[in-house]
Formats: sequence, structure tokens, C-alpha cells
Amino acid sequence: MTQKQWKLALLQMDVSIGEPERNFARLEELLEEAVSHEEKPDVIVFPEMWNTGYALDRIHELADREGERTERLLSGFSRKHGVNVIGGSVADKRGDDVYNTIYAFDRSGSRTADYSKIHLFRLMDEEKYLQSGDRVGALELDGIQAGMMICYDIRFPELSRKLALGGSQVLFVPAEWPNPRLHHWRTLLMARAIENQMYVVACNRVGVSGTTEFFGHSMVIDPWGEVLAEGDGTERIVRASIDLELVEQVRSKIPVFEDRRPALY
Ligand SMILES: NC(=O)CCC(=O)C(=O)O
Repeated sequence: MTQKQWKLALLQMDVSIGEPERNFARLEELLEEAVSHEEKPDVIVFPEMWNTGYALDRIHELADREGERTERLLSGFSRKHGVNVIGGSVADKRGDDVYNTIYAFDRSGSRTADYSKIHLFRLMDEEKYLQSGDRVGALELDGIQAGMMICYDIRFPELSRKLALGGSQVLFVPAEWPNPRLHHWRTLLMARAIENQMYVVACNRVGVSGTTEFFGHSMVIDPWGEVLAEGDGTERIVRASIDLELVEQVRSKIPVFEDRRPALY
């Protein structure tokens, strides 16, 4: 049966660069905290590259081979607690290549989808060490259609539009988005929500790696562009409830999808 409301928990965690053991341990603590709350979440989301951070010069030795460790933890957790998990993204190694990949699990613990980042971010040298994905990330959870993008992907409006046209009502965005671009982060996320009349659920990390500072400000934005929840710069769980019926209400109030003129552009 299609669910009409979702309670969300965004694990706005700090990530220890190049230390998967510490990061797995911290993530497990935050996962337990997320489900111990009186408002048990329907969907849990975490940041980008939470297993290794941007330890790119050692990424081939640190990446999770075939995503096996990530899958073991998240599949077991989602089944045990009957919760959907958008597993942030991890550095995962397939063959000789390392990707930046989201693994998503439904309430039964089944891996329902994965998505590897399409647009690699040169300012952080991703293109020198990582392979890009070659397909978009659509999925269905609790009968709700959703899309996945990773961090820099939000600068490419064509991608979120494609997901919206394919039926997505919610866009999940794990990120490691640093200072000094808070203004870009907030504005781009709001634009993706308003132009596509969809929920945007974006989880950014906090903390410092070398000289790079990550500001958090994880956000849940509704299809009208209202910010339902926003983190600060500290490690915490950001919670929000969303009502999926609002997507249809906003889309009928301003019928953007009917008024498009794709023949002209
Ligand atoms: N990890 C990323 O993709 C960072 C993207 C970013 O910071 C940006 O400004 O874009």
C-alpha cells in the first residue's frame, strides 16, 4: 500500500577521513539513536562518502569491495527495524574501479536500488580517482517514487527534471558540501524543490577534514519551497515529517509539468 506520510531522519554525521572502522562505528551509534526516538522514522538518510571521506589518495585500499560491508550492515539494520534506508554514499570498489555509490534498502532489508554519482567534482579531484556512474537513480519505497542524486549532481537541473518526469516525488541528496558555498547549497536545493515541485531531502556532513570545513545544514524542503527542517553545523539527527499529498496539490496549483514546451527547448 502506498504510504501518504513519511517521517525522516537525516544523520548529519562527522566523517573521519580515511578511517572506515571509526565511521562504521559512529554510523551504527547514530542509526540506533535514530530508531530509538519516540517518532520512529520511515526513512533514514546519511551523507556522501561516509565510510572513507575524501581520502582519495588511498581510496583503492579503503573502498568497500563490492559494497559488501555496507550492504551487510544496512540490510540487516533495515530488516531488523522495518525501516527504509538511503545509505548515504560510500566509496565502493568494483573490479579495479572505485565509485561513489548510494545503496538503498527497503523495510524488508532488500537492496532496492543503487546509484553511482554521475558528475564527478573536479574541485575535490574526484575525476582523478573515481569512475562516474552511467545511469540515473530512481527507486520506489513504500509505493512512493523517489530519485537519488549525490552532492555536485544538484548543479545539473536536467537530472532532477528527468527524475521528476519519471514520477519521482522525493529527491534524496547525500552530500559532502564544504564552506564557503553554503549560499549555493541552500539556493540550489530550494530551486530543485520549487522547479520540480517535489520534496528535497538533503543530508550533508559536518566537521573538518584537513583544511576543508563542512557546514552541515542538512535540509528538508517541501514542493512549495518551504524549509521544513534544517540542521546547524553540529553533528546531530535532523528530523522532519512530510505529506506526499502536497506534491499533487502544488502540481495542480501551478501546472508546470503541463505548461512545459519541450519542443522549443
Ligand atoms: N562532494 C561534492 O560533490 C561537493 C560539491 C560542491 O561542493 C559544489 O560546490 O558543487
